[in-house]
Amino acid sequence: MAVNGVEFEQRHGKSRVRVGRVWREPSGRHHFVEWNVSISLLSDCLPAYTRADNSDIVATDTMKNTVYVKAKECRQQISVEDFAILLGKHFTSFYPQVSAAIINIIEKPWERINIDGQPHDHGFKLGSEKHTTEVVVKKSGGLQVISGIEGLAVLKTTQVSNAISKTCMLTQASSLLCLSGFEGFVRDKYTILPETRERMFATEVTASWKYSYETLASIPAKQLYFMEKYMGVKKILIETFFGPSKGGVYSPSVQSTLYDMANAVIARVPDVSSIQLKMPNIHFLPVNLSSKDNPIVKFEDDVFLPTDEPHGSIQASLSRLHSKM
Ligand SMILES: O=c1[nH]c(=O)c2[nH]c(=O)[nH]c2[nH]1
Repeated sequence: MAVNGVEFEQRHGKSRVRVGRVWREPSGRHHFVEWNVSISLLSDCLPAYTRADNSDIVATDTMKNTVYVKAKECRQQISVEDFAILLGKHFTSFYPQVSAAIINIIEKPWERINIDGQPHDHGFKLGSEKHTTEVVVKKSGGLQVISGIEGLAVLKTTQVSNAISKTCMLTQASSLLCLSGFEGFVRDKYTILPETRERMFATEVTASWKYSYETLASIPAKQLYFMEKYMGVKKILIETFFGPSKGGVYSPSVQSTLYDMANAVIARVPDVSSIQLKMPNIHFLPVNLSSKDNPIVKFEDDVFLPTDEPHGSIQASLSRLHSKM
């Protein structure tokens, strides 16, 4: 909007509101979530900026309190996406001046603990990757739901067996039989990286995918629907990365594996309209140690120097054609 001859945009909200919620079943089984909620409201409160008039401001402290009230009101376990939708619906319907709410939530990976192979009734341990969501709710009932995974660290050692290794050397279609490599890239006067058909493949996947639902009315009513979807997408990403437990799957590059992972989600989850993957190439460097006349450690695809930086950064997104992005 133009204000006094300049373009003006604003939003305000509360970030990092932390809440834990437990649900107790009569059977004695408990469910627990821990969320870190950020709220951003698009609202008609121009006078607060231009005339020091706060009469239309929803206080960010009130937004924080609302998170706890709404968590309390959820009598049944709810997915992080549905909680974000519920908050968005509240802010856009309760306050006339609020036209849209953007809710971001990160769920901490508390996982039920197993004791002697049995799931514990009320014991949890912290896992690794986090479940994230970003939901936009408009006063009109318009909606956008994005789910994601942060910090899914995966690695395959991709050591090929002797038999396969031999075939790799001998046949034209060799790369199909090896497990991870990187060959055929641009070589110029700055290049020293050797071509390889056998290397470590380590990455930390950040994924976010958008659902095709565009209105509040079209959201499936099934309890924990988005939780099931999240578990399903994570399974597809992991299985596509690793391949079968015996033999695995060949990776000719991070790019190619990333594409296969994203494509598998689009192919197998009909209500996902687009997906973005970020997969840093976390390098494990070959270790060779030698003095002038004493080779102490000769690298034979066995001893590596793990590194954090620098790392390759590779990302891509895939969207269904004809879906509204
Ligand atoms: O899978 C890879 N993709 C690259 O783009 C790249 N660049 C590089 O140095 N190593 C790799 N590996």
